[in-house]
Amino acid sequence: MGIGNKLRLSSSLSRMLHRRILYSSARSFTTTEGHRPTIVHKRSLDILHDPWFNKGTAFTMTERDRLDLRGLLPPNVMDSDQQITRFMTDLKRLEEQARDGPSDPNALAKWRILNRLHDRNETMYYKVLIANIEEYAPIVYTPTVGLVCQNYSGLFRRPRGMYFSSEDRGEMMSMVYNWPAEQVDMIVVTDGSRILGLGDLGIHGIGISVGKLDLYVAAAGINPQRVLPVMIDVGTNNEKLLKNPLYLGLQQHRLENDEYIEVIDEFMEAVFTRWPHVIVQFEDFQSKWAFKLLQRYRNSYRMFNDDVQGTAGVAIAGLLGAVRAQGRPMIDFPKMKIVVAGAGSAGIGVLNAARKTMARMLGNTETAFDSAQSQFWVVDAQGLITEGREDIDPEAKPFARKTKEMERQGLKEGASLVEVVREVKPDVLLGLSAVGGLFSKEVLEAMKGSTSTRPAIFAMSNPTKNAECTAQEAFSILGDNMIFASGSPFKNVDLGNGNVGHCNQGNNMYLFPGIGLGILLSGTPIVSDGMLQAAAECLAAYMSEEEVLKGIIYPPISRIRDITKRIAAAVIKEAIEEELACGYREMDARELQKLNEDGLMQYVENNMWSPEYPTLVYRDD
Ligand SMILES: NC(=O)C1=CN([C@@H]2O[C@H](COP(=O)(O)OP(=O)(O)OC[C@H]3O[C@@H](n4cnc5c(N)ncnc54)[C@H](O)[C@@H]3O)[C@@H](O)[C@H]2O)C=CC1
Ligand SMILES: CC(=O)C(=O)O
Ligand SMILES: [Mg+2]
Repeated sequence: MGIGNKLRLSSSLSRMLHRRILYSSARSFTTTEGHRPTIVHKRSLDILHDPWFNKGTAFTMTERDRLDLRGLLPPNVMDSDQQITRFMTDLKRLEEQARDGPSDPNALAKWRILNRLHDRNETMYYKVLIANIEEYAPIVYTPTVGLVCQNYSGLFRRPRGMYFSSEDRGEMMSMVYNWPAEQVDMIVVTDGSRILGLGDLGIHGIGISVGKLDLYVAAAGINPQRVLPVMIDVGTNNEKLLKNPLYLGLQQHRLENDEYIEVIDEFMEAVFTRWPHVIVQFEDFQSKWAFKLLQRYRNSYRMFNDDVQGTAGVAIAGLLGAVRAQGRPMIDFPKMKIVVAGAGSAGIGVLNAARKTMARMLGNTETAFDSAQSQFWVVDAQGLITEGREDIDPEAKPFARKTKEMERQGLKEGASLVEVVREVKPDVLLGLSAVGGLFSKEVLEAMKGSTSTRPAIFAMSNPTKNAECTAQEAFSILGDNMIFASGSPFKNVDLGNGNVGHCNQGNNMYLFPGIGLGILLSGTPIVSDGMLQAAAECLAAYMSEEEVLKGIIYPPISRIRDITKRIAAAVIKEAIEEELACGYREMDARELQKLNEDGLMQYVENNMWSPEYPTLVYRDD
């Protein structure tokens, strides 16, 4: 049978043969005819996913433009020798122990296996993830995702998501069309400047966008075909990366000031032009930009900052849980004395939200606001923040303690954390400092002086090695009459007296999927404080009296899909009350308003994607 007959027999076989002919002839051309090009009938992701034609990071810029690849690869073009060095470095690394990483020595190997499944079969990947979320959230998310980002130049195989770099200025509006999906619901974007507590990881920070979106799919049922991880590469100030010839990103220092803002503005305009209903979650931007960008965009785009706003809600829910765990009503929250270590995007986000919550409970007057303010003592890298501090960060200024008042308390500007804990005797010690071990033995001993009947330790920094203390350290010093929460998971602690110290995971993963889903399904054009508050209250109310009295202030991760559904419903309800709900698809604003609580829950559930194989039919149009 001739080739012609075969082509008529099967079109897919025909394409395969055609490709094989091109491939083999391309091989002989390179040996006999120098640089004659290979003709390909593919573009964009199709070419990157084709092992015969894919060159990965070796596609030149002109090829990237010709083949609609711009934005689908990290910006640093590499030659094949560099690619092989990168590959071999990674291969050799397998022989090393993952020091300082997650407690599971096989975590990175598990991540690779899951990642390969993700590349091969998304439905199966999410089925595995959802069914085993407790076991694999620590692999696709914190703590392992931190290790993944740190090792990304070796782990990078098939690109996932989009890369916009400062070299793409003026091009982004057209580049967004290189992404194959007609509809995108959720973007998680980072500039890599503060990845978890690991600092500036440059372009390798894309791992965090991928990990957060995995949770959007697994927890919130966002369709995986409609999520888009994004990395905005404006350079890096990480000297190691700047010197590393295998680094995948732009090897230049970070853009600053207007130049930086222009890049982010252009990105926002581009994605909202192509996908006007998309939601953009800002993730792991260094504080100085986190706040500025939030203020810049929050009233004109559907966006929120997870580290500032998501973390705040999770902390509030946990703090209210800590009040209830003392057998007190939530309304006693404004009496809590709280020491916060860390005044960055996360710490300040929590402080603002906690102050607002207290003020509301006290009647929402100006006096209530002032009185709420005096419940916090904030310690950063320079110690206790007081009004005596020179060059005080404007975000931290409202929480600076009055010098005279502090003198009366035996404290002064810059006092150490242990001094503050000793003098204040707080109910809660909350860490968002990114400093592993900051809650030293001395600090935890000082917490023994807490005037609370049940003190609480929130060691919220990520990943595990950056936690302010371990669960074991906290329980061994403070005993079992204590509430413990951490950003990355710890195992419950056997206290040796028949009791178990319960470890809660205080992580914004409990909130952002529900916030995103609620925004999507309500159709609100902006994300209001009221919606975030509703999400936090919903999480706080999720725990039963019996659970909180046992010290369980956050639900197990295995219930995350159920929690997320409720949070989404709470967000939609608030959007309706604020007259911001515009509806989603066939559910218009008026129909939404008719739904009661059960109807809302049903609506949310009906719109959550589940990993089931659809029946596929081929059409050539
Ligand atoms: N559990 C969760 O859901 C979340 C946890 N985080 C974690 O919070 C940490 C901080 O994040 P950002 O606020 O964005 O970082 P950031 O870098 O903006 O802020 C860190 C803050 O800690 C302070 N600090 C540094 N050394 C200190 C010391 N020795 N004592 C007291 N304070 C000290 C710094 O002065 C700064 O105010 C990271 O580890 C991150 O992973 C962030 C968001 C959510
Ligand atoms: C959990 C998270 O968003 C962070 O550590 O930055
Ligand atoms: Mg974050």
